[in-house]
Amino acid sequence: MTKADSLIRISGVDKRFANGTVALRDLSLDIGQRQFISFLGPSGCGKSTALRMIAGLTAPSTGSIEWSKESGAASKHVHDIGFVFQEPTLMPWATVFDNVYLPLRLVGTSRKAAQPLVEEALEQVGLANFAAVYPRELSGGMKMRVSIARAMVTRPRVLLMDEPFAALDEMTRVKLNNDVLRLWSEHDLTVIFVTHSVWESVYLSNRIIVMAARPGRVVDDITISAPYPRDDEFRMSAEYAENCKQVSKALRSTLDGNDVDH
Ligand SMILES: Nc1ncnc2c1ncn2[C@@H]1O[C@H](COP(=O)(O)OP(=O)(O)OP(=O)(O)O)[C@@H](O)[C@H]1O
Repeated sequence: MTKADSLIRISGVDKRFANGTVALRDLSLDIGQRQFISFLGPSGCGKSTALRMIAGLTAPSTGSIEWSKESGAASKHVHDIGFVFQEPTLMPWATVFDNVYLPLRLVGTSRKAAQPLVEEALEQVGLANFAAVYPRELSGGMKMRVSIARAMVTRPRVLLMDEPFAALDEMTRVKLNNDVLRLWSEHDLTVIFVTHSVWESVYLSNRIIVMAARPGRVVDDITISAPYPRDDEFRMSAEYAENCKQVSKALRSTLDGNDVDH
C-alpha cells in the first residue's frame, strides 16, 4: 500500500487492562482508504478492543494509532467515524427521526438544518417512510437499519461495525450485508467490521484479519480478491466456498475450542 492510500496506521499496539488482562499484543496494521476489513476471531481475541481504540474510545497501553494527514482526518478523526454496535441501542422514547438526529444534535446542529441529512440517511437504509415511528414498532432488522442510518448521518468516511448482525436471523442478515456493501461502495467508505462468522467475513470483505485469543493477536491477513458487486451468485460460487475454506482453516489453527460460527 502506498502512503497516500493508507488511512489508519496501527503500530505495535498493546492493550493491557487494569486487571492485568492483555486484550491485544503487538497489533500492527495499515488500513487503506476504501478497504472493507473484517476482524475475525473467537471470543476474547480483542476484536472489540481494537475497534474501540481505532474509534478513540480507549487508548493503547503502548504503540500508536495514526490517521493519515491526506485523509484530512488527522486531528478531528472522531467526526469522521460512524460506529454501529451489536445492539441497535435506540432511545425507546424517541422517534426514528430523533434517534437518527442524535449525533447531529450532540454537535449543535438545529433540527431544521439536520432534517435533510436525517431524511437522506433514512432513505439510504430504506426507511424513508418510518421517520415518525417509535423503535418498539420496528423489527430487529429495521432497528439495526436505524442504527446504521444514525451512524451515517454525519457522513463519516469510516464505518466501524462491532458484530452488528449477530443477533439477526439469517435472511435479515443477508439483506443487511447487501445494504452495507451498497453503502460502502456508494459512499466511498472504509469499513472495519467485527464478526465471528467466516461466511459473513468472506462475503463482505476484501481483507480479513484473523485473530487469536489469550493474548489477543493477529495470526493471518487474508485478501479476498473476488470482484464486487457481490450477490447471491457469489454466495453460491466455488470461489466463495474456496475462500471460506481458506479462512476457516486459518481460524481453526487459532482455536482450542469450537466457539466460532462456520
Ligand atoms: N474493560 C475491560 N477490563 C478488563 N478486561 C477487559 C475489558 N474489556 C475487555 N476485556 C478483556 O479483554 C479481552 C478482549 O476483549 P474484547 O471484547 O476486545 O474481545 P472480542 O474479541 O471482541 O470478544 P467477543 O467476540 O466476545 O466480543 C477479553 O479477555 C476481555 O475479557
